[in-house]
Amino acid sequence: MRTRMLMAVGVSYAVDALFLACFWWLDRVSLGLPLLYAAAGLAHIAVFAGVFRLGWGRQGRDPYLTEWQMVTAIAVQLGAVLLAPWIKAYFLCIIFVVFAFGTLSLTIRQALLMWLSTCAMTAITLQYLPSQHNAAVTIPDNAREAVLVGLAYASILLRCLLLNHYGTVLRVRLVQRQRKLADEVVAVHRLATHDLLTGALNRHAILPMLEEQIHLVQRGRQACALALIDLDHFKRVNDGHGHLVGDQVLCRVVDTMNATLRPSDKLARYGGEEFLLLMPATTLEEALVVLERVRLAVAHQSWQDLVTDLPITLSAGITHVHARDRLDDVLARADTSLYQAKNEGRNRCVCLAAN
Ligand SMILES: Nc1nc2c(ncn2[C@@H]2O[C@H](COP(=O)(O)OP(=O)(O)OP(=O)(O)O)[C@@H](O)[C@H]2O)c(=O)[nH]1
Repeated sequence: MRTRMLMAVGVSYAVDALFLACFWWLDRVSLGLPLLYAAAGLAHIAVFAGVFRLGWGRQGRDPYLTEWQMVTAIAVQLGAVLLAPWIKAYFLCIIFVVFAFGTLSLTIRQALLMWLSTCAMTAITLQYLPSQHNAAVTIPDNAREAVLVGLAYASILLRCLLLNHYGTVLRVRLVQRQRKLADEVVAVHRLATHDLLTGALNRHAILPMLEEQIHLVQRGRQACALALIDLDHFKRVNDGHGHLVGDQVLCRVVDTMNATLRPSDKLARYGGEEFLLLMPATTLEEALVVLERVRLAVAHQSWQDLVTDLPITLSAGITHVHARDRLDDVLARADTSLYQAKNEGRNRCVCLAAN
């Protein structure tokens, strides 16, 4: 960003040097002026490139001129006014360009300070000109007109500054709105894909993931296993301790399961107290090991602060994705094995391979 800004400054100096060269061609200025102007431009770029490289100044922030760059550029223009007062309007106009570019990143206080100092520097510079050149824009007939022209110049500069400041305020507001919007998009996306109570993924989020895994298995890329997990006799928790405790149990179950899973495993709340665990790159045998670990972690979790009289356990039906499977086939198989786990006495994992 800074490099591009310095290049823009360089181009601006080059354009002005070219115009001055035309003035030289018309015999209005000596050859020294365009050369000196170009040298000033080169020095500006070299010095500020060095300053930014050393990490001084507002590096990494907006790509606008820094205060010191503005002061330097304005000083160069006022120097040129002194050297070629008969075309001073040209250099004074360039100050507007410097303002337009520089004040975008200044606070209103800094900008007003810059305006005041520029007006003062301009007034002082004009004082040093031969009398027929010492007005800002036109040759005045008398001192009152000189003051009037000076004030007019200052007011144009001020309006330019305020306009820029307004642009800056709008830009900052726009950036803030964009950030807020981006945060809201993230929040809405989370709401759409996660279960509000437990923070696990929801059914709408997990099913497309499962579809994707089925495609990968069909292309022979990797294995994939999944499990339907259901809390045992959860109704008793609700009936005995109320829904609030039931909710807390659900949250802790999810935290406990997540703590034992790999980041690549995806856990979703599939229904009330039913969860779907997707395990990419996992075979049926490996999935059984994972689910046993999950089951034991939940069973051995400390529940004393929530439920003292009931064990909190889970049953899991595990299966793997087969190349011939459609979504419903895998889910039906996981459901069948979960049903079997429940029938065999709960607090267990049952595997069911595809035929
Ligand atoms: N606290 C709470 N309970 C829920 C939530 N969603 C579902 N439930 C309860 O989960 C219980 C599920 O009961 P059942 O389907 O009979 O199953 P179960 O009691 O776990 O028995 P098995 O699954 O056969 O072991 C019901 O009491 C539901 O009200 C929830 O978000 N919060």
